[in-house]
Amino acid sequence: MKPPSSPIGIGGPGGPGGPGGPGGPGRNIAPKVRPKNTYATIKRLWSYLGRQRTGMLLATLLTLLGSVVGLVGPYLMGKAVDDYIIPHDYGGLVRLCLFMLGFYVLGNIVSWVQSYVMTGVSGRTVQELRHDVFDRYQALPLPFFDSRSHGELMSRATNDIENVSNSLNQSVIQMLTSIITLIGSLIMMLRLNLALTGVSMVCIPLMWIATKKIAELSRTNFKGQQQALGALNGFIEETVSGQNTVKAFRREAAAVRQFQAINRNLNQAGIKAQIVSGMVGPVMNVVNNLSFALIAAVGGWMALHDWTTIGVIVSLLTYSKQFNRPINELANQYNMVQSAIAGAERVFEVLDTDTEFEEQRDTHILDAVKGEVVFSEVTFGYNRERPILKHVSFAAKPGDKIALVGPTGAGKTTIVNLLTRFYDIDAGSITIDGVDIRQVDKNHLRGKLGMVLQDAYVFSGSIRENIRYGRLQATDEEIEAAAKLANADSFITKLPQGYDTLLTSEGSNLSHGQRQLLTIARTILADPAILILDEATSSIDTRTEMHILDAMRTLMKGRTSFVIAHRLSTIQDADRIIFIRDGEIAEQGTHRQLLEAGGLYYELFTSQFQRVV
Ligand SMILES: Nc1ncnc2c1ncn2[C@@H]1O[C@H](COP(=O)(O)OP(=O)(O)OP(=O)(O)O)[C@@H](O)[C@H]1O
Repeated sequence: MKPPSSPIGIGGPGGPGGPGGPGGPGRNIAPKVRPKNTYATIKRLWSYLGRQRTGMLLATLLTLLGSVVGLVGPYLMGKAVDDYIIPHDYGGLVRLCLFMLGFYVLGNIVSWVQSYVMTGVSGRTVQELRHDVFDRYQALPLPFFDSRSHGELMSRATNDIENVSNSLNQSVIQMLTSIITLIGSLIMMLRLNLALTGVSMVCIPLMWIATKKIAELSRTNFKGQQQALGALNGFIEETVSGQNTVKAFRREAAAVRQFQAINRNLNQAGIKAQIVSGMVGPVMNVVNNLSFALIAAVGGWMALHDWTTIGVIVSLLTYSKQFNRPINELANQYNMVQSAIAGAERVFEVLDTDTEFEEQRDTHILDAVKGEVVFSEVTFGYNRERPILKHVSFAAKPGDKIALVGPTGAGKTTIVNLLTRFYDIDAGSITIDGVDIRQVDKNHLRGKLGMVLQDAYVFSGSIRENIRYGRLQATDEEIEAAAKLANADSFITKLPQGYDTLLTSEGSNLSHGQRQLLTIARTILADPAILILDEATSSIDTRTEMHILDAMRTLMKGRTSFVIAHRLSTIQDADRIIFIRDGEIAEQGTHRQLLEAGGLYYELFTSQFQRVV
């Protein structure tokens, strides 16, 4: 059986995953990707921001105030020239300067408060977004995880959201400020001098075209950068979790080489994105200076003809800078927003994928489960074109022990994957107590099933918490009773902190056998009606193995059990042994019947028996 791809709340620790890897078939759940639509993405992001109405309103008001303060400055400057400098009124000039100073201080205080408010708004927004993504990860079916690297999924929940956060934090208010300043400056300029305002507008089409072109290019590059980052995270995650294998096969150097290539890729993608987005500033500067020079030249010529005053030119030059700066900033912000949109698109892609629990038809609830399980004519393939199970039929009476045997890759794990509805069948039916499981709510169904997997998964937390995972309401006494039944109590009580011993998520401070005993205790606590057991094949010492087998026997008492058996010595008492080969039932019967038949089971049994002898 394969290790679980991700923990899913069933009696046992998680569900069996399987191979797949990037580009895997991901059959039932091709992510429903909406067509890329920037407007729709912004609207959706905006709807998240909209949940923080009070904060947004306050930030907007403060922005308005800050921008107005900024707009008055240049007007006062022109006044200083015309009313005080040219007429040599130094007393008036000092008073005006002090007034201007107060005004600028006020402006800065307002902008500080505004950024404080906005940080809170964007922080809470991103927190909600992160929550939604994690929530969705819990609800997505296994095929979704089959086709993506875990690092890449982590990247979406962290880096991409971080990107959105940064942009929200800086861009939203900045853009608002820019728009207000833009409109305000234009009004002030028009009031001061119509002709000179016209001159300052000459360069705007140039700015518009340059901004648009650069933004388009940088958006593609930002997306490339985020994809490269996802790939890098995926590789790190894989290499760190597979360190044993990397070391055992002395692949450290190869891993480093491969990492270098991915790292280089990310670096190049990052440089490309930065170079393109960095072009905005210099291009805008050139255009800005051009417009500045034009106003100075035309304004100077007009002043010589007494058509305007020096003060008006000073004000207009400052306003034109103020007018161009927001255009410039809007261009920069637009770039940032592109990066946020690229991140948001990747996040929304996850949020738009159908979960396991969206279908309305599977609402049936199983009452007290007796445990009659019937597979009839079940056909299934992870990829529809390549069926793995073909017309599989068998029945288990309540309390039966069913052993699934057969060569590796035959489809044993797939059978239990279908029973748990990690995947849904293509044809035929599976019933529990006569009810088709496709009509049963998945969560409810999994609550009736318990799994003990070969790859016993433990979470970071205490031993007690790990056992309680089987039933969250269980008392400490119930936990200890379950541990006793699972033969785990004796090793737990020998640990210095006993049940409070902290485990790491990989459970590396426990032996494999001990971890397995813990998961058995967890499943005993969950008290499922139907059991799925994957027998350990790894070399657990004989004493621990005896403990495990004994605990499993306790667990199976009175429950319908499916045992994926690797060593035939442990399943001779099974009510039925099903031999799977190439996704079909090759033989089924009791141990005695199959030995008498002298077929595949007989061959496998004698070969194992001879090896033992
Ligand atoms: N998630 C998956 N996506 C695509 N193919 C898969 C997936 N899981 C299993 N398979 C394929 O399905 C086939 C049956 O696999 P399965 O895990 O059921 O075999 P098994 O009998 O349990 O083998 P083993 O004894 O080695 O655990 C194999 O060919 C395998 O490659």
